Amino acid sequence: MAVKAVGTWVAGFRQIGRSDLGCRRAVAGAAAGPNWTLEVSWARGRLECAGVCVKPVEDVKSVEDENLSSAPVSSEVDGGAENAGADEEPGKLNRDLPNGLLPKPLSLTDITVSSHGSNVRVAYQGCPGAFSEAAALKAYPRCVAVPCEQFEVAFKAVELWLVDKAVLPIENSVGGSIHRNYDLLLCHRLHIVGEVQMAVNHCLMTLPGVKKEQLKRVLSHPQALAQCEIALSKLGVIRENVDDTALAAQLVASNDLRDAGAVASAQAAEIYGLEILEERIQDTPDNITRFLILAREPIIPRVDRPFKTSIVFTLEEGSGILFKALAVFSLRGINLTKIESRPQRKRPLRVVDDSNHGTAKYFDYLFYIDFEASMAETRAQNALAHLQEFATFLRVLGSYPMDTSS
Ligand SMILES: O=C(O)C(=O)C[C@]1(C(=O)O)C=C[C@@H](O)C=C1
Repeated sequence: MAVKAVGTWVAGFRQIGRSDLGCRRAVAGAAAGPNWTLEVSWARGRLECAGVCVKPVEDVKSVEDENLSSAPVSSEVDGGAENAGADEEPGKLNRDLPNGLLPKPLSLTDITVSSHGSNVRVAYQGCPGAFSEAAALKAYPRCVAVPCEQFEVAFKAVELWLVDKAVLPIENSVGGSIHRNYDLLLCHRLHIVGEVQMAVNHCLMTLPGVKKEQLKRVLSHPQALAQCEIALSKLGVIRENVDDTALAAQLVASNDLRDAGAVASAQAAEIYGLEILEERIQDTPDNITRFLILAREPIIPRVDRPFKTSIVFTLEEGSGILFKALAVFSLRGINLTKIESRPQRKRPLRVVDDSNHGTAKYFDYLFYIDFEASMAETRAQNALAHLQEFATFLRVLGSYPMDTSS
């Protein structure tokens, strides 16, 4: 279902349509500056793909739903006044328009972002009830959490000003790194502005009345299935991957699957009307996922609280070069908290001529490092200046406050 709405772009502030599961409002018109059209595709209540297309406003089907009801997006579109203002001269106010379709002036509340994050629109991957939604709400307790089908959509939604931030998982204490997000960090120009660490407690859930013995398969996100390896092996069921844990719960409920269970959050069981057969089925009781908060602009690094900095780099060839790269931090007493290497997709192999042993081909890597220091500290600046002496590429992904809450 494609929704077309007139959006407003004023000095970087944007309001857009909201679906029934979190995005309910479309604001027509522009208070100042030019009018733009916005095309957003929604499916199953989630942002599936997002694109901003610049069109003259007269081409636009205007959508306005002021009552913030939980009406599905389709009725928002169908109920909207088709081609409102299509015959108007650009810039001329049509006084015959019903009040609801007149441009709504921006108010102070529209542009004020409270410390709890009200008014902040935060993209996450998954459906309502996903762990990533809980992480978004942990980061910004009063935000509007915007579900997205894939990680990439969340990145794009921030880049296209459809949302203000994205909260995406980067690593889990059992499953390890979420490589897709490492790769996407490099493909996109977003900045890490924070992190959230959250305990992830998985529940096994089914339609009410279904017993464990009836289960032939269990649906969930692959990371969640991996985190519950021991419990699922005991059950002896087939594991089926779906895009997120909450979607697994939704599929079991909406398709009336009596031979299938879902691994998801207690919140998802409540939303989709499933019964929890077993709680905390993850392999280790303390199952922690670390999420990154991404934004279009970096934050100004500070020194009055613990900060972390994330970088990515590639290195010249030569023996001991990675050792030298890591030494720039230890020489300055900077603690490394994470190192991850990813293959360089476009240049997977490096050919090295060694006169003694002939030609060798090695994999070429990108190194991602998190270290405990703020870019406002001289020791961090010096460490990176030193690293640049033998790095062939270096990018600071963000310098941000450490999550010290968990
Ligand atoms: O499927 C979800 O609920 C998610 O939020 C995704 C996700 C992940 O990608 O790692 C997030 C946290 C948990 O580690 C399990 C799954």
